[in-house]
Order: sequence, then structure tokens, then C-alpha cells
Amino acid sequence: MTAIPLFVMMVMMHPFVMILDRHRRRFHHLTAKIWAILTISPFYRFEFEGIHNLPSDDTAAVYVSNHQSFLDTYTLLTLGRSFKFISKTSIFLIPIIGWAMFLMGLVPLRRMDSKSQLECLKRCMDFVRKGASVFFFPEGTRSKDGKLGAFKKGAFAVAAKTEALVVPIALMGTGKIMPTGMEGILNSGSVKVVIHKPIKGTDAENLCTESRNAIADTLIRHGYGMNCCQ
Ligand SMILES: CCCCCCCCCCCCCCCC(=O)OC[C@@H](O)COP(=O)(O)O
Repeated sequence: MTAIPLFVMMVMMHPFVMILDRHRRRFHHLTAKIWAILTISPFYRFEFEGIHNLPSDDTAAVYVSNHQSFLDTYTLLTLGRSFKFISKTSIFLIPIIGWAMFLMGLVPLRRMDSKSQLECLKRCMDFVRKGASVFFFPEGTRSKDGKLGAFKKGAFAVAAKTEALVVPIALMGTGKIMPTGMEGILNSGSVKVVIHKPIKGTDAENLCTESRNAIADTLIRHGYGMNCCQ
């Protein structure tokens, strides 16, 4: 159980983090990276392709990826980038993990609540304008069959308004290891993450289509299907 000592360290360092690195909070993301590596390494191999496409950590960007499993966030945390996940509020209620998410500055979202959606997008634009990055799962929920679903436009509206880079990422294999609805089991398997070239633009529709097509191409190349054509 590595989370408790790491969380205590986060709490002790938090005042310094808020004084010295209020928006990106890189110390907390480094702690989360260590926690994620220690938590998943005993269970599955994970590899990254296209690491050279990752903007530097001091470049504000909007990261987007497909969503297959809770293991997606663990795997992405190992990248050590200080991007702020947009997360459904219920995950913030998990002891230690949720508290750490709060200290990291992750963004809560009540998915069915339009006021919360607006508040979430405002917070994301504020983060990006202050040099921090954000991470969206534009499908809004985990895929039940590994196939790519329709993308919501929120992430791309943030990028279009702030003219921040969009970094499309394709995740493969997490849904096989921990399928949606079967969080109690861990099947054997491995994970591959493909980081695509960043995209820039001021048209949210185009940013959405280009990002989804990049991710879809990779999923199709690796034998995953599509649930719908956006
Ligand atoms: C103390 C050690 C450090 C701990 C660091 C913890 C960091 C945890 C980061 C968690 C980020 C969670 C992002 C979740 C995004 C989200 O909310 O996606 C929705 C799906 O998932 C679940 O929805 P559904 O598939 O509809 O059930």
C-alpha cells in the first residue's frame, strides 16, 4: 500500500507547492507518477510510441484520448506530465486517491449538469492560460467493448479558445486487462500507448475531427473497431 506514505508527503509539501508552483503542481504529479508505476508495474507491461510528439511540460496543451478502463489513468500518469484530468465527481470521493486528486488540482465534473460542464470548461481555459495542461476523455465514459465512441466537443472548445495544442493519444489493451464493469479482476495482457503529433487551430469542430481520426486510425491498425463515425 504505497498510497498512504506518498499522500502524507503530498500533504506536507502542499504549502510549498501552492507558493512555488500553484498551477502546474509538478511535485504532486511526480508523486502520482511514482504511485502509478509502483501500482501497475507488477501486473502488466506498458509501452509508449511517439514520446517525441509530447510537448515539453512547460507548454500548456489539451490532451485527449480514448477511454477503455480505469487503468487508462494509471498508465497515463506514468508519463509524468502535469496535466489535469477532468474527472467525474464520484472519483474525488475515494479516500486518499480523491484527496490526492484535489491536491493535484484535477478538475471535477458532474457529467449530466450543464452548469458543472460550463464551470469545468472555464477552469480548464484558466489552467491553460496560466501555463498548465488539461486531460480529457472526450467519449465521457469508458468504452464497453474497446470500440471508439463519439467525441464530446468540450476539450476542443478549450483548445480553440486558448489556441493551445491538442495532443491526441490512443490507448490499447487496458480494456482487456480490466474491462468496464469487471473492476475486481485483472486479466493478463499488455498496454500500448501511441502519442500522436500535436494539432493546433481555432476551429473546435476541425480539432475534434482531426484528433478523433488520428486515434481511430491507430485503433483500427491495431484491430479495434469503431462504434460510430463522427
Ligand atoms: C497518493 C498517491 C497519488 C495518487 C494520485 C491519484 C491520481 C488519480 C487520477 C485519477 C484521474 C481520474 C480521471 C477519470 C476520468 C473520468 O471521470 O472518466 C470517467 C470514467 O473513468 C468512469 O466513468 P464510467 O465509465 O461512465 O463509469
